Amino acid sequence: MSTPATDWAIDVRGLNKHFGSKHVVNDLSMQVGRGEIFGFLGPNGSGKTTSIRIMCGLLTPDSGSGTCLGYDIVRQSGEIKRRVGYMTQRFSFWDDLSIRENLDFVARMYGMADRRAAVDRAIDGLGLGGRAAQLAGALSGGWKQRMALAACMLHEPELLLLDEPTAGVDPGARRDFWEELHALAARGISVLVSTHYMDEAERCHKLAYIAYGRLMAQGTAEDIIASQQLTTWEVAGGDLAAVAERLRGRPGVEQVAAFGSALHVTGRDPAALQAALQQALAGSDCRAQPAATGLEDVFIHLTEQSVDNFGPPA
Ligand SMILES: Nc1ncnc2c1ncn2[C@@H]1O[C@H](COP(=O)(O)OP(=O)(O)OP(=O)(O)O)[C@@H](O)[C@H]1O
Repeated sequence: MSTPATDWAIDVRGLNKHFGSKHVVNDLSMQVGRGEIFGFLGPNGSGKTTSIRIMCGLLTPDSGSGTCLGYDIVRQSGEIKRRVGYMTQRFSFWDDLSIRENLDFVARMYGMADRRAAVDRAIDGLGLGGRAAQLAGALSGGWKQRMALAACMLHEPELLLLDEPTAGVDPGARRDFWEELHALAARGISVLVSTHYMDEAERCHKLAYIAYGRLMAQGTAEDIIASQQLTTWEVAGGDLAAVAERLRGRPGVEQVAAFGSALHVTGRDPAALQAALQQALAGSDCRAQPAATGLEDVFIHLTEQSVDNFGPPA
């Protein structure tokens, strides 16, 4: 059976999920285009994993509806599971088996018809050929992630759901992993990937930022930055710790964050922000200059805005 024709890999509306008194997914609507790499960001415990599990039919929402690859997320979870590759946060393998043996084990678990061909394809597709005989336990974190990705690709899914796939992996291996994701997207495979890394967020075609169960922003990085209408100044030189202390709490100053040897000072009211900077910097050696607002500035801002959304326990 072919996949229903739809432009969306994921199209969900008004999803809600409670665990006890916690409203973990709160009226979530989200669309992921076909062949798109869509980044899912937000603080720990904000509901990303739960949302991913609902979207692929592993968990039933309390309310809301939607489709994944054109199939209904509540009624057609079997169809979805056959077409989606899901890499969980805590994937595990047999350390004493080689990459090939591990992949063969996964293929056997899924009852795949032509296991050998599927394993060969996954190994070649992810450049694991030279290491296929290596024991999984001896692999570095980066190669383990790649093996996990190969395991997700065995049944040639149309959509990958990757839950923090590069957590704890060094920058070089993370970069290689992302090259792989872009190569897969170029072949038309859609990717929803959760991450806490800003450099990875910048590599996504689109992003959603979720905090305490609520979607705070969605779109391209540029859209998200523009939507918050923040003004940012960079303060450098002099006693930054003292200046930061003087800035915090002043009218117009919404956040003060250290970025290397400078401070980023951000707010929504440009005039009030400038006045606050003038007062706080008076008599100090620090200099302030306008700076571009970055994704990280926006995410810090969104997280602070969202705290009020945490409902009181029922
Ligand atoms: N099966 C469950 N039963 C009860 N509470 C749960 C369950 N699964 C998740 N939660 C709670 O729901 C909230 C959201 O968790 P979730 O794992 O979806 O967040 P997350 O954004 O993926 O977090 P992280 O970035 O830390 O992985 C957390 O408070 C978590 O403790």
